Amino acid sequence: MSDEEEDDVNFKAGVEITSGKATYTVVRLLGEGGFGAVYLVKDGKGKQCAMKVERKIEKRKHSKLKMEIAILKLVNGKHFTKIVDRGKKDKEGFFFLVMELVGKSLSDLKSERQDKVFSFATGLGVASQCLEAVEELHKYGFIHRDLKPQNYACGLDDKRHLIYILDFGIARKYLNTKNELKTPRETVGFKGTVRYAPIACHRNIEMAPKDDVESWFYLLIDLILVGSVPWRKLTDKHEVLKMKEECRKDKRSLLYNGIKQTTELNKILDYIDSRAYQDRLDYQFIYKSLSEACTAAGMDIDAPYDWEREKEGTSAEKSK
Ligand SMILES: Nc1ncnc2c1ncn2[C@@H]1O[C@H](COP(=O)(O)OP(=O)(O)OP(=O)(O)O)[C@@H](O)[C@H]1O
Repeated sequence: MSDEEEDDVNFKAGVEITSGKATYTVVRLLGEGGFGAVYLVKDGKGKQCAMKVERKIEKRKHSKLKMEIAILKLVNGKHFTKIVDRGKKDKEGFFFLVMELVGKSLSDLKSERQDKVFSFATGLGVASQCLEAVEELHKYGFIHRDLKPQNYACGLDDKRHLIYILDFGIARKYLNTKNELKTPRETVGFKGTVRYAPIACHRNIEMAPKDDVESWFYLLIDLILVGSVPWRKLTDKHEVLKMKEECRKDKRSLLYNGIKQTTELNKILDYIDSRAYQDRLDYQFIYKSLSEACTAAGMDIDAPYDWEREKEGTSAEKSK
């Protein structure tokens, strides 16, 4: 059994967790991560929320949940879930965070599509919101370091057009208390997910906002390219790095296989690659390029997303 498996917190439906504020009843498991699990819970009034639970382990240096709570307390933007409650259960040995419930992850929404990708306009519109969320995080002096479709979700009901950023477990402060850039460490261990990791992470170089934006670019490609990024089938970190580097040179076209409107995407990638650790980022340039790419393809970046249109289709069917 691995350490992670030993760390599991396993709640069955009906289990009650009481805080100073309320009692939450577990409805079902929503997802499991490396350090814990997320449950659908309801409070005494029947209001549904998400509860993230992390097993308390003395030997663990960094609690992912503590980082998550610190960030959600600090950042109040529309792309961030609101904290409902939080606490710890010393006797049972776990921490919990109760937060606003959101909908399916981008990864789940994508896998429900026939080609397993979003339409061009949805992909770019969603990616634009994903970047807004990261920009907000960067403003508060943090980098995320694990951007991927699993870590973004759409909202529920009237918030189905809104994208939320989730999971700040391996986020890191890149600004010091004087709001200056921290001095980069000489070497940094690999963190995050191989498919979306920026080149700096592969090379064990300290990451900065531009590296989140590089991961975001891979996420964008993953959202719109049938079959995902060209290194999707590689698992070896060195091979993935090599392919990411080659996609900057002679294999660049692999990044856009079948994508019609590539000029603006190319400009965005060139821009990201031109940024260094200490550089400020022009996010507006990226939003504008995404919008222009959609216009050039004869589409509207603000149009309802694929899953919103599907819902409209379903209700129209039902009303027939
Ligand atoms: N507020 C929420 N509302 C609904 N579902 C959520 C919420 N937060 C997380 N989830 C779901 O729970 C799953 C796990 O969430 P998350 O990635 O935050 O957990 P984690 O334990 O940190 O995962 P990992 O260790 O893999 O990064 C995700 O698939 C996500 O869709």
